[in-house]
Amino acid sequence: MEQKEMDQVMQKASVLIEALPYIQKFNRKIIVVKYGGSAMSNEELQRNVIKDVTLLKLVGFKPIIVHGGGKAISKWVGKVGKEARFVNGLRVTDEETMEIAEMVLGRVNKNLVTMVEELGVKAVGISGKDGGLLKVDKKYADGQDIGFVGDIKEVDPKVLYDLLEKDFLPIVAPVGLDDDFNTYNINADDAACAIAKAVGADKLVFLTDIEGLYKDINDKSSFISRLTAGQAEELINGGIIGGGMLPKLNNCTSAIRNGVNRVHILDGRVPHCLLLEIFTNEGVGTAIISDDEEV
Ligand SMILES: Nc1ncnc2c1ncn2[C@@H]1O[C@H](COP(=O)(O)OP(=O)(O)O)[C@@H](O)[C@H]1O
Ligand SMILES: CC(=O)N[C@@H](CCC(=O)OP(=O)(O)O)C(=O)O
Repeated sequence: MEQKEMDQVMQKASVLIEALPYIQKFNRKIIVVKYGGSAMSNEELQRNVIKDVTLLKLVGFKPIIVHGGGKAISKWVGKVGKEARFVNGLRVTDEETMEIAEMVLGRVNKNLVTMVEELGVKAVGISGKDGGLLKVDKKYADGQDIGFVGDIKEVDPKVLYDLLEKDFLPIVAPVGLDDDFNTYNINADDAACAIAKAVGADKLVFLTDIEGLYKDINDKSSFISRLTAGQAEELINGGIIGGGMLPKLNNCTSAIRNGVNRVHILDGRVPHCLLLEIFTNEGVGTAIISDDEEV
């Protein structure tokens, strides 16, 4: 074998060896992956993400995917001549919008299931309605009525435990029911966080369309690779964080305060960012850690 080929083989072997302690550490551990609509822009991107999650499953982790689809919902809302409206990052959801959102999320869900199945792993796509997974109350945004938007009040994780026990990969769409069995639209970050807390996930990973958290989004040098839940709260209270990052960061701190060991915000557009974060020493993106850990 030539030296160049030998080096390549050694490089491949060292990647696998570096992964070994992480494979051991997370064996049988639950990892909730929130896959945001912003990082679903094309099929190749989706296939890469699905490959990573499937690999996690095959090496012994227990991943659960909670997906969004905000961009696709807005596209279809536009097609019926409506304008998509948001208050504090939450979609104003009238009856017709709810109908569209449930249909679109159902399609996104089954597309992801198909991609996992194509890789030879058994996936089951559900929404928060199935098995009573997500029970909601109506949510208001700053006192405003925003329609059928759900505030998760209860999670019954039994259906997820049953699926994991039978070795299925659960894929969850963010739709739930209230006490009167009305259908509600749930922000997918909220759904992922509530599920991660309820199943005692070891990790919660948000795959989005930005490298991670910036102190100042207009200043690339202000990237934050690691911060405690307390520091995240300071940033939130300081009014620096905007857009869809606000509910995400609120959910990150809530997850850490409620028993999830690590929360990561990663750029889902970067191929295999999930594997890099979990299996390499460097890590990528932003990690939110508990207050008693060192930054
Ligand atoms: N301080 C910040 N750091 C990083 N992103 C931010 C910040 N403030 C606002 N954002 C915005 O948050 C967006 C991610 O949230 P969102 O669009 O809801 O993604 P997803 O669909 O993945 O949930 C980023 O694209 C970015 O424009
Ligand atoms: C209430 C609310 O805002 N629901 C979201 C649900 C989908 C979602 O959260 O998708 P992303 O993760 O891609 O943003 C919506 O209708 O857009």
